This record gives sequence, C-alpha cells and structure tokens, in this order.
Amino acid sequence: MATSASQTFRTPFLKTPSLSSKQPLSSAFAVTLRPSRRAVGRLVVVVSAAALDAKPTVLVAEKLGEAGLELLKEFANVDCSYNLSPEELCTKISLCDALIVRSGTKVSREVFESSAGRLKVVGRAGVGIDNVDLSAATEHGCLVVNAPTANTVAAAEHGIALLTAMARNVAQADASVKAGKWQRSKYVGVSLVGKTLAVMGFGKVGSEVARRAKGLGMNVIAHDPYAPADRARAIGVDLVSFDEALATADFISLHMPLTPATSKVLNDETFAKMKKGVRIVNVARGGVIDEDALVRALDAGIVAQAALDVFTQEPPQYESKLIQHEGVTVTPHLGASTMEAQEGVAIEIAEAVVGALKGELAATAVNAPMVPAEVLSELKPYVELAEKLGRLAVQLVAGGSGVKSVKVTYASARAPDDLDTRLLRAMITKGLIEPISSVFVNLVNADFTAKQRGLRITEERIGLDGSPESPLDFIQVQIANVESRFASAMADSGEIRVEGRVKDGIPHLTRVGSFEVDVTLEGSIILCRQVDQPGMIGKVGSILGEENVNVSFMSVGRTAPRKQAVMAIGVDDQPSNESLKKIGDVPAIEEFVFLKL
Ligand SMILES: NC(=O)C1=CN([C@@H]2O[C@H](COP(=O)(O)OP(=O)(O)OC[C@H]3O[C@@H](n4cnc5c(N)ncnc54)[C@H](O)[C@@H]3O)[C@@H](O)[C@H]2O)C=CC1
Ligand SMILES: O=C(O)C(=O)COP(=O)(O)O
Repeated sequence: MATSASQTFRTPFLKTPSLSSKQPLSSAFAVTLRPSRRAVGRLVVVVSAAALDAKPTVLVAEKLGEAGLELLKEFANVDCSYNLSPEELCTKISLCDALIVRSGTKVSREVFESSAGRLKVVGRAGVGIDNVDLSAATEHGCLVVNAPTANTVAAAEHGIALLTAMARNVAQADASVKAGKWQRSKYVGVSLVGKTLAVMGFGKVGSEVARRAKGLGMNVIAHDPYAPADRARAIGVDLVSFDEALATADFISLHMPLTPATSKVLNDETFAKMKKGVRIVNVARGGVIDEDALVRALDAGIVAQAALDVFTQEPPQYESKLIQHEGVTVTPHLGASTMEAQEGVAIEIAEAVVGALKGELAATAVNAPMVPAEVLSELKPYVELAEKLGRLAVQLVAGGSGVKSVKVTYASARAPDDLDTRLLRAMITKGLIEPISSVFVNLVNADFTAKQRGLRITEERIGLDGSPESPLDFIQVQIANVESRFASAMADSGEIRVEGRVKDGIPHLTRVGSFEVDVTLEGSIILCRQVDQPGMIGKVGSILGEENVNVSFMSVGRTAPRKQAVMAIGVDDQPSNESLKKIGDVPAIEEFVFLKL
C-alpha cells in the first residue's frame, strides 16, 4: 500500500547548498535535503561529492563481501583496514568520507569528532546499529545507512539450525565424542514434529522461521501485538497473546527488536508461566532475556535447554554459569554469517553508501539530517507533540489488529504553503512505528518505512481563522479499522482518536476518543473510564502515592455530570503491576490503560 499525503508541500526549512568546486572537501560534502526533481514532496539526500573531481575515500573497517567492494571501487578509493584499535580508527577517519562496519566496530562520538567534519556517511553492513553513536552522527551531519533485508534468511536459518541442534544435543554430543566418549543414552533428544513453536516477534526474521518450522511439521503460533492476523494466517500461523504463547509452547523462538518494552521480557515472572521443560532459541538480541533469570529457570528445570546466538554483553564472560551450562548451546553472533548473506549485505550497503555519496535518496537512512535551527525552534514542541501522539495512538491498538490506515489532521491558521508538515508527519510515523519495531524512523526514511510496513498515512488540513502566529492549533491522529485496548479511545465514527495541542511550549493531550482531557505529554499516562462521581481522583491518587509515584497532571473529561468520564493521569515514574492492578480493581473503574511516552 502507498503512503499518501492529500497535499503537496513546499520545504521552507530545507535548504539546498550552493555547490562550488572551489569549496574545501569537508564543507562541500554537507548532507542536506531538497525537493527532488523527480517527484514533488520526495526528498533526496544531497552529498555533493559528485560535484568534485576528487574521488571520495571509503574506509571498510570489517570484512565485506567482494561484490560490495567492487561496487565501491568503481566510485571511490577503498581502504580495507580490519581490526583497527579505537585510536587507529580515530586517526584514519580524518582522511575518509565514508566508513563501513559490521557489529564489531564501535563508531563512537570520538570517531565523529576526530573526522573533523569529513566523514559524511557511515554504512552498517547489517541490521542492528547499536554500535554506532547515532546522536553524535546526527550532530556531526553524518548520514548513517544500514542493510535491513539481506541477512533476514540467514538469521532465520540460524534460528532453525539452533532449534534442531538443541533438540538433538548436537553440540554437546559432538564435544563428548571428541573427548573420547560414546554416550548414546545420555544424548537422547526430543522430536520437533507435532510440537508447538511460539515465534515471538512476527517480522521479517520471525515469519521466515515460522514458514520453515511448519515444514518440519511443527504447530506454529506467534505473538506479535502489531502484526496483522491475516499475514500470519496466510502461512498457517495463529497469532496469540503473550501469556498464551508462554503457556502453550514446547519451543520459544525470539525475533523481536530490543526496545524498552522487550528488554528482559523473559524474566523470573515470565519463565514461571512457561510449560515445564520448554526450550528457548534467541537469535534476536541478548537483552530480551534476563540472563540470570534464565540460569535460574534452567536450574529449576522450567527451561530444559536454551540455544543462544546473542548476549547482553558480546563477547560474554566465557566462565559464566550461562555459557558453561550443560543445557545451553551457544554461537558467537553468527545469525547473519553466511557467504550468501554477507555478499547480499555487502552489495546492499555498498549501493546505499555510493548512492548517498552521489546525492541520491537513502532509503535505508537511520538518522535525521540537520534542519535549520530557526525552523526547528518554532516547530520543536509540535514535533514532540506529533511523535507522542503517534506513540499514544499505536499503544491504544488491541493486539492482532494490525495498523494499516492512519489519518492525521492539522488545524492551523497558516496558509498551506507556510506550513510544511513533513517533519510532523515523519515524527508521527516515528511514534507509530518505533515502539513496535527495530526500525529507526526519521525525516529521510519515514515515508519509505511506512510504505514498507503497509501503513497508509493520509493528511488533512483544517484552515482556521485567526492569528497565524502559532504554526498549529491542534494535531489529531486517527487509526481506522482496528480495535482498541481502551474502548473509550474510539471516536463515534469508529476510529481510535487522540488529539493534542501545544500550551506554553509544552505538548498536551487534549482529546481521547470523544472525551476532552488535558494532560501534559511527559512521563507516562494512565487513562481510566468510570461513571463520573466524587472521590475518584483521590482513590487513584492515593494508590499511586502509596508507592511514591509522582502524579504530574490529572484531568477528567465527561459526557455530562455523573455520566461516563475519562480520567487522564500523568505520572513521572512507572507504577508497579501491583498498583496498576489495584487501580483496575477500583469498583467504579470500567477500563484503564497505562501508556508509555
Ligand atoms: N543474530 C543475528 O545475527 C541477527 C539478529 N537480528 C535481530 O533479529 C530481530 C528481528 O529482526 P527483523 O525481523 O529484521 O525485524 P522486524 O522489524 O522485521 O521484526 C520485528 C517484529 O517484532 C515485533 N515486535 C515489536 N515489539 C514486540 C513485542 N513486544 N512482542 C512481540 N513482538 C514485537 C514487530 O511488530 C515486528 O513485527 C532484531 O532484534 C534484529 O536485531 C537480525 C539479523 C541478524
Ligand atoms: O544485522 C544484525 O543486526 C546482526 O545482528 C548481524 O550482525 P553482524 O553483521 O554479523 O555483526
């Protein structure tokens, strides 16, 4: 499906640099945005190296497939220097226009500082960019691109390799034979056919694992709050709740991104909900498992075996109980390491880096280019409002609904030409997508990312009379064709609806469904629906007060006195599950939801 906007836009805040062959290399490589000649409203990243005769220099700091190197050599001087110390990298970087790495090189703030403005593109030959300091890159005007698709199948195949090797004790038995033992009865395994595999995270890698596990005769279920049920059904997979996945699975395979919501999602509490003897595979990120809790679950026999490719710290402590555990099979982050994937990744990243150096659109850019300070200072609170409304709206969607259609309405007294909403739309898209994916969204890649995920975003303007002093009166975000975890967030017309305004420079949530509220968009928010009656604010406030959770703001919107009301409570800290349960247990409260901003 296409991402569409109901208007075309001018870009008053995105300036094209004037190019001159007399400019020094460092300033002529400025990364900026300008409207494309090809399509109105599309953006190209202009890195003006091509205007100069001098070939750019690309430093390849980790082994890259030959085909990628060939592509780079057609356009640039290529310096392949592997195993550089941090100091050596900092020394070399001042002579380079682009840098290509995998997960083994830390591209720290010092690297950007040492480049003295010459480094303009960092290419990550893979998906995860946790080894690149993105804020430093952005502050130094350096574009970061990655290769998000070429290693999907390799990661899925490694997941299946670990699943089967674990079930048949391949690694343990191999070590035992090599140690001169013949222990046939010790290494009796378990069969996969007819067993239930829960795929946690039904994205690119997860769905490929599911497809392959079906071929092994497994019964596959998946948990992914944001994946559309029809996509899962198409390959014969049922989407289930998190708790159902834990309670039913004989095998669990993890494929979600590492986000605040998924950090240590497998912990003492969640291990306790699993079937005794469950087996776990992790080729996602080490941080989604509480590794100490996993050791306890293995020792208690809750988890029979685990097969791990990724670790909280890499390389891990080799002498740790986890690594040395008899029930644990480990590989050194090999998910993406096949000849084919590395060739594919090398081509994908070389094309992205060369494209960026030539000034073409970088579809896989992961950081935002600079926006002129004066425009940003006016739009800043609205940018924050836009992202937070997106974040709130997507968290109100019920699991399994699949978000496909979002409408954004801007109410403004400014002439359409005086208000470029692309930055706002990009931030709403970022808010909608980032909580549910490993993708980084910014002004460069927002529309591309939305399109790739089948998310259609339409925009509408409401022209207001009055002073055009402030760029916007309100922003409204509506998600259609979904169910909500909080029924009161549904407008009468059937969509999830949230609306916000900027007051005194601070973003506020001012409407949820048909209810008017007023709460600052800071910290987190609890929404409760109840029949309007005295004492409700006090009851909920004292539950939060008991565990020292600071309430920053409270407001009640109601249809009429003593009728349905929605109470919005801003909190600085996250209340415990126990306190949230107590709020849910207050008899007058009909539904409630906790939303992280
Ligand atoms: N071991 C290795 O060498 C490799 C590891 N990876 C890792 O694999 C993971 C998946 O990568 P892709 O499939 O490319 O990403 P993706 O973005 O295509 O898929 C992630 C899926 O997780 C879902 N998700 C988000 N929050 C969730 C939650 N709380 N519970 C369940 N599902 C949730 C999203 O809706 C999305 O469908 C990432 O963590 C990535 O870093 C990727 C490639 C190689
Ligand atoms: O692409 C990813 O996210 C990976 O985890 C693969 O990392 P690597 O390129 O093998 O260091």
